[in-house]
Amino acid sequence: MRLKRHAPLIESTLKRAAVRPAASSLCNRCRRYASSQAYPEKVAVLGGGISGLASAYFVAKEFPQSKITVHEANKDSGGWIQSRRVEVPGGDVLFEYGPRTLRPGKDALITAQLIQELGLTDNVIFTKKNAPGAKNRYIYYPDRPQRLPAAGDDFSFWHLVELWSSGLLAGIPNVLLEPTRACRPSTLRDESIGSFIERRFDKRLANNLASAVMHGIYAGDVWKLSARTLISQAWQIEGFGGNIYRGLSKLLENPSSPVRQALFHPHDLAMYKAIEREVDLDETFAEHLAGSAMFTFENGMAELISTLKSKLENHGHVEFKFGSRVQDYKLAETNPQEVEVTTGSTESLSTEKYDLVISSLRNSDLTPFVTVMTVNLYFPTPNLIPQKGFGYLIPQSVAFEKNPERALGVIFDSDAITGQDSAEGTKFTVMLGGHYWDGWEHFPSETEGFEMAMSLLQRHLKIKEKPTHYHVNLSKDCIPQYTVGYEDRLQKYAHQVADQFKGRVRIVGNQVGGVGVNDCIKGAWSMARGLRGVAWKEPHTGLERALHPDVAWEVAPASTGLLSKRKPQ
Ligand SMILES: C=Cc1c2[nH]c(c1C)Cc1[nH]c(c(CCC(=O)O)c1C)Cc1[nH]c(c(C)c1CCC(=O)O)Cc1[nH]c(c(C)c1C=C)C2
Repeated sequence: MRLKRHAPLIESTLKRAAVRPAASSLCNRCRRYASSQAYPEKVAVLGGGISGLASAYFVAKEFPQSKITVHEANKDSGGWIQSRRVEVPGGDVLFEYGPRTLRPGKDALITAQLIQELGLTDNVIFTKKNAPGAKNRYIYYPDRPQRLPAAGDDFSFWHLVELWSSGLLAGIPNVLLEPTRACRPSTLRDESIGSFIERRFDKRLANNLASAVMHGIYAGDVWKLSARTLISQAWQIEGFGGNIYRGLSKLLENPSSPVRQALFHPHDLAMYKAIEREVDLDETFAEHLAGSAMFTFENGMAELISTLKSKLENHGHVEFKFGSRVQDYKLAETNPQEVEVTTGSTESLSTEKYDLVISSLRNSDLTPFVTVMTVNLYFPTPNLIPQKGFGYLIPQSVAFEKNPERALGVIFDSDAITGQDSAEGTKFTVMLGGHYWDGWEHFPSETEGFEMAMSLLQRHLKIKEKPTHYHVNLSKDCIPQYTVGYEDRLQKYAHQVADQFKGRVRIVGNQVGGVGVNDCIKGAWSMARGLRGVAWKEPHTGLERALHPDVAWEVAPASTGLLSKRKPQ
């Protein structure tokens, strides 16, 4: 494990990338291609959200001489990441319209490395694991927020009794019967998370606890989201042991390691090993990450976007084209080594040729999407509610009359993240819609959204005060839904891209490697790594993991150890 040094800036890392051993050892291979290009001269990145920006950054590190063009349909980059500072009496507050925090752990290591390389570590703010905003998480059931037990909690016996009598935990005793349940049929390729939990444990656990969690991550329906993809560990462990209990026992009895074991797709295992080799975090930063439950930036998540964008702008070989909507891309008929990208509107289309295209654009055949409305509210009274915590999620089992607004959850922003606001009042975000709005053509207006959020807060938290500031944001089709059958659809898509583009198009984004910001950044890194040296000419797609959906998973330590508190030996 290496934990050392200060953040190198992009300029120096780009120089390092040009001379590092991995690249120079590829020179022998380059010679075989002496008559052809050793790097893609022109690269297009389609989409200027976090996946597109991170792709441009990592590709620029791999190929410092390539000319990279980022095509973005909107006027600016960032996609769903939007942070706004709002003046309020006594100071200001930060409103996040999309993702607001990052979670440390092995999936955050590339993000952490990126933050360090961008020189942003001093701007990171952490929510410590033992802070109320991290520890106190609530689920609304059946008519009030119920606090869930957390590690290292002073949870009283009476609190447990109260939680039990609320009915939220109904079905938990049936977890003990799991080993007696029948093995899943070998023909079952996938099922919904709800059906998996019902089959192994109890339907009530799916409707109460699991549906709340799925609201908080995917704003999605527990009865539609894929168990095989989204709770892949549980799905694989069941397959590994015949039932979950036996699968876990087999993992625990593995004598090769004293640390917690997990199952990994071989492709992911290779990737985490590469991350362990290549990530080199500053010791203090790594320690802060290890002690925190979540982290973000003083000026919100948009700070990551703006810094990344300006580093790319200063790079010299990266150009942004805003208002450049991609209409089509295809291999050039005259030269199948090039991809023609057509952008613009029907009145004025323009076509450019590229050696390589990185696409973060959506493919509606792969996943459906849900629409989420976020209502950010600021009340001048500090500590407006007695509960302190991250916020609460609302499961699908809550009766309609308790949640007629079809809200998914409420975030107590002022507790969850401290250090972004100079004003001392209370900030909440109410999240509405998600899968409840599937198939809707018209969504609530801003006024309706605000009124829905306020009536919810009055009913759920007894808030009578009016907010002095609020913002309603409708993110149409913002979160892809990895629904049942996703792996098979992804495999088909991987083959299509390979056949159609012969390696000249690589796919990144929230539809292919996870919906979180960490997932998007890690996916961009992994894609760029897959181009290394002359591999950019191979007939790859960036979707290689999907080509072998039925491969056996491997047992390995659950964490990389890069964020452990141990000092280097
Ligand atoms: C705009 C709404 C979003 C909802 N989920 C996501 C967004 C952007 C994406 C997301 N949220 C979480 C994860 C888990 C892994 C991670 O990267 O942290 C993902 C992929 C967990 C999470 N859920 C909520 C928050 C504040 C977080 C932390 C990450 C983040 O800031 O998004 C609360 C929450 N998110 C959604 C709802 C309905 C909700 C309710 C309280 C949907």
